Amino acid sequence: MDKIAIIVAAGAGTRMGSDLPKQFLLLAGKPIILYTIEAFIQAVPGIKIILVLPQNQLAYCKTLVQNQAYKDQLTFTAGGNTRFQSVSHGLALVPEGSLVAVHDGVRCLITPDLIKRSFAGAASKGSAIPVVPVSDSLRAIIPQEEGQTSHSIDRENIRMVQTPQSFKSTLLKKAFARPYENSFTDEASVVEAMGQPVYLMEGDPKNIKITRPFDLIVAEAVLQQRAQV
Ligand SMILES: Nc1ccn([C@@H]2O[C@H](COP(=O)(O)OP(=O)(O)OP(=O)(O)O)[C@@H](O)[C@H]2O)c(=O)n1
Ligand SMILES: C[C@](O)(CO)[C@H](O)COP(=O)(O)O
Repeated sequence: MDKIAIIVAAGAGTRMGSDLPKQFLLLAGKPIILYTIEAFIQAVPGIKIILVLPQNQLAYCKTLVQNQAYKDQLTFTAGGNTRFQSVSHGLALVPEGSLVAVHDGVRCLITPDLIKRSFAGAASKGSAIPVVPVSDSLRAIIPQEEGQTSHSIDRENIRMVQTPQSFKSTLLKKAFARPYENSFTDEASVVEAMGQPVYLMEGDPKNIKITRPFDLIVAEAVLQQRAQV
């Protein structure tokens, strides 16, 4: 089965608060989105990548990759107002009968190893969703008429969900034919909404999503550590 990646990078980056969308900010001198693209290029020789970008950044992103040897492996399309819409736009370009990995453009510390395991999981199980355990204690908040109460939650059975989330394309296309619901935070939630269970696999604690300025500091430190190995 052909392997295709949809890298969604059409968000506004509100929580980062930078003028330039966070997917284009520099990490150790290189735009975040290039780290993400290059991990997929390294993981799967010849992979086709669909890059979903803000309409007004398409031209800029093309200039970032114009001198890269892999530029012909990239297809560009504009995103939508929600992550669900952005994935839908990418999925429209995915051929039937392929394996598709959907990845956040801002999870730039993704490793080729995780990408390969993700495609392998989807090939054998139909889906592969990387998860990691929770380190902190957890509490559920119960709103009251006045104020709130809370109670602790057993973290043993809780996992944090990452990307890439990989699927057989027939399954993911069928799931994304559904109308949008607010509970759709990722591909797994969309697939589950049509009654199809998803297969979990081990993620990578370093595969963080660059969301706020602090995450840039962490990512720089991880890159420095990798450069020393
Ligand atoms: N309409 C959207 C929203 C998000 N994304 C992408 O989905 C990934 C995860 O989203 P998030 O980190 O929340 O990015 P933003 O939506 O950009 O951030 P914020 O919520 O702070 O505005 C990012 O790579 C982002 O670019 C997208 O392609 N299209
Ligand atoms: C897809 C995701 O990265 C999985 O953890 C996450 O749900 C994206 O959430 P966001 O609110 O769009 O950042």
